[in-house]
Amino acid sequence: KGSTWGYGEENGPSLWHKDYPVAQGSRQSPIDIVPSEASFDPRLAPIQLSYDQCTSINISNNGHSVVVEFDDSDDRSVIHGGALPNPYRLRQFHFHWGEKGCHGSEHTVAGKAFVSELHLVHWNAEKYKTFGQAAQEPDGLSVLGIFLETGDDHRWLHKITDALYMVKFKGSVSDFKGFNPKCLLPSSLHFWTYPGSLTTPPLHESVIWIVLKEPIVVSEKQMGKFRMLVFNGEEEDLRSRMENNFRSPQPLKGRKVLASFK
Ligand SMILES: CCc1cc2c(cc1OS(N)(=O)=O)CC[C@@H]1[C@@H]2CC[C@]2(C)[C@@H](O)CC[C@@H]12
Ligand SMILES: [Zn+2]
Repeated sequence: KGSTWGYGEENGPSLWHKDYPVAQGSRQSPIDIVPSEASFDPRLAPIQLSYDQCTSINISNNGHSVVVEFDDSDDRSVIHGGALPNPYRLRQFHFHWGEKGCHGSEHTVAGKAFVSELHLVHWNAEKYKTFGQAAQEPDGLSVLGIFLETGDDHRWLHKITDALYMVKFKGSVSDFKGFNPKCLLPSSLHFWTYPGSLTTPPLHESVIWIVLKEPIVVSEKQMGKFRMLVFNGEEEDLRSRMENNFRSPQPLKGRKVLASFK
């Protein structure tokens, strides 16, 4: 049934515009980042992630991805720098990935896709009262995108992949305390930044995107654990493996991509 959006033939990204016309808007995400066309902006402040007191709460399967949520009742965990006007509060992170051996990132770099993409989601709590409200404002959200490529095991990712069996089905939630996503950062914080949108419905054009140039390395075995998740609820008889939960690059429509590095 087409009523709820998804990533399948009947309800996937090419059909989202029918229920969400902004899908064809002027600042949609993701995009293909072309490094040679990005302009170095020396005024961009370095990205700073103050996550030391961050408080993860739970891990859940929302039927589209696996999400780790944080206590965002104060300014303990914030991102600042880049083109952000003020610090933005960490709310959650989630992933997008493909099927075995294939690509699954949302952003691409000069046409190259990665196996997966991590999104660290932050909101402008200085200006807006709630996350839901911020998500509808042009400067409401900032998402830090980190590419994943395959190689050796990631030494900390197992903390997440070991918890995935507890959230196999849509609607499942499990405690997930004491996880600091700083352990998922690459060594360089060089980034590209541009104005964009949510990459899933309702596709609000409310995200200042910050995409790191350097990917982190995870093993194919670790990626395989994401693919044991399913899109469906436990009670549904149709089992569909959670994979290919990514939107493809959208038209730039005159937007400028800025680079923090030469
Ligand atoms: C930026 C991360 C994010 C936030 C949201 C979605 C999707 C998101 O992932 S993504 N890939 O970063 O764009 C889809 C559901 C959205 C939510 C933002 C807040 C809402 C718009 C709620 O108010 C109602 C539906 C929610
Ligand atoms: Zn995302």
